[in-house]
Amino acid sequence: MKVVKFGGSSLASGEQVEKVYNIVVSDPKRKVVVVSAPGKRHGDDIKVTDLLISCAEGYLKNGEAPELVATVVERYASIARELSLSNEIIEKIEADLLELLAGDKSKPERYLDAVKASGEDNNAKLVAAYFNHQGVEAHYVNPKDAGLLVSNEPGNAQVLPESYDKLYELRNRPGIVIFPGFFGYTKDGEVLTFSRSGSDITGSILANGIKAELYENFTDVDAVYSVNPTIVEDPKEISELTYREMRELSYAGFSVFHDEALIPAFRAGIPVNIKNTNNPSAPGTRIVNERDNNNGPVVGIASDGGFCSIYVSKYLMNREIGFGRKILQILEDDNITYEHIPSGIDDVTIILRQGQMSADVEEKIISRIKAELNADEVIVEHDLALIMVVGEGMRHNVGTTAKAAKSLADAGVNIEMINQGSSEVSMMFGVKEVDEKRAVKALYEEFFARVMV
Ligand SMILES: Nc1ncnc2c1ncn2[C@@H]1O[C@H](COP(=O)(O)OP(=O)(O)O)[C@@H](O)[C@H]1O
Ligand SMILES: N[C@@H](CC(=O)OP(=O)(O)O)C(=O)O
Repeated sequence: MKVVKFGGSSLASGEQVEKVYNIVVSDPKRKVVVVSAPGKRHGDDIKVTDLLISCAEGYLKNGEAPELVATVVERYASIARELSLSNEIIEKIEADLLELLAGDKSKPERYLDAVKASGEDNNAKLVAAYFNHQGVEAHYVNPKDAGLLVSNEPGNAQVLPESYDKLYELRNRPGIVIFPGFFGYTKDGEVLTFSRSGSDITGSILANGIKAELYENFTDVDAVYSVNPTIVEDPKEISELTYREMRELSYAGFSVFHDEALIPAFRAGIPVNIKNTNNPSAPGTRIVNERDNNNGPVVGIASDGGFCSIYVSKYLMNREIGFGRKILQILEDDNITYEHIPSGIDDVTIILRQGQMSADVEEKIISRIKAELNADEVIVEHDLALIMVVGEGMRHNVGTTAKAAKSLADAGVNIEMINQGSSEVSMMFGVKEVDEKRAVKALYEEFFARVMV
């Protein structure tokens, strides 16, 4: 049995839903189909999830958002028209959405999650209706009914391990299971979503739950490329990646697959195949436990902006017991997570996502580090980008760091910091955000373009 997930771009229009149908029925092993909400039909379109967020915000602020509601309903209606489905299902979607929007707003974060989740929920109902219309037995299955339980973290929920045994029973459902991605239910029965792009996570959870032989993730590109295709034109496709490589790359900016989506599949040893809905015969990228390391040390280069660093120096820091713990406690007190901590004898740098720290919080943290740790110097640097060079082969190759550093120097990019992951599968370079694209292009040129000629 296989679990197949289709992203928002694969379900953005009636034409796309038809492709999804053809892909699913072409392989009888495709038992569980996870769907996202309708995504972008073209570059400047708006995803249904984003429209729903605006709807919820409108209701929270003004008690209504009639134009936005109409736009959401029209997205489903246009798909239904293209597929010659009756208007009954659209009337039901509209009535349910209006009821949801009029619901309890006393906990805005939870209200927002319930509204966001309706994007996938209604799309799963619509897709199931189309399969039935085509004469194929398919059933919409609600995550509560299937036993998909999540932690109590609005907008950032995680699956509860006890879900898996119950999810196994999905194997015995009749026909094809059409399952909405992106959300689950708390033990109290509330709808909460995963983080954005979280339908990938649902697919992986279900693959683990039903012990699928394969988790196919259909999107709008032929493969995972060795670098973001919006930065480098026509980059090299990756045919095979390890779970670890993909997780590092996803977390560092390869938005094609959610970084948290690898864990459930990895734990059950289920391979993941990323494929293109618009070109399903292309082999795509396989994510597996082990691969042959015969393609050079580096498999991919990812990047992401929006980071800052807190540099702390203090003479004889190395002798002070508990220094690191105390700094991290100060961050923890403000609920701040960090990404990396490169350190030296007398100094340490903490790299974090700058969006988590308002100007007030930043000021408070700096003065606490100065006062409570008696630091000689505390400097915060903003607008950094992190570039992650990833490859299992780096462990066995000498000189990869030197090559990377030289290519950045040749491109005139100043390296703010370097951190080699302790797993030796990744190497991180911190650069100024303005240099991000130039740096990625230089590294791509060094590790891919040159070896290909
Ligand atoms: N390294 C990469 N390889 C492939 N696609 C990438 C990469 N980095 C970023 N992307 C982007 O990810 C997009 C697919 O992800 P997403 O928009 O979330 O799709 P979906 O709608 O299927 O969930 C691609 O269109 C591409 O622009
Ligand atoms: N629709 C949700 C969840 C999701 O996974 O979407 P997509 O498959 O289009 O990335 C979002 O936009 O976050």
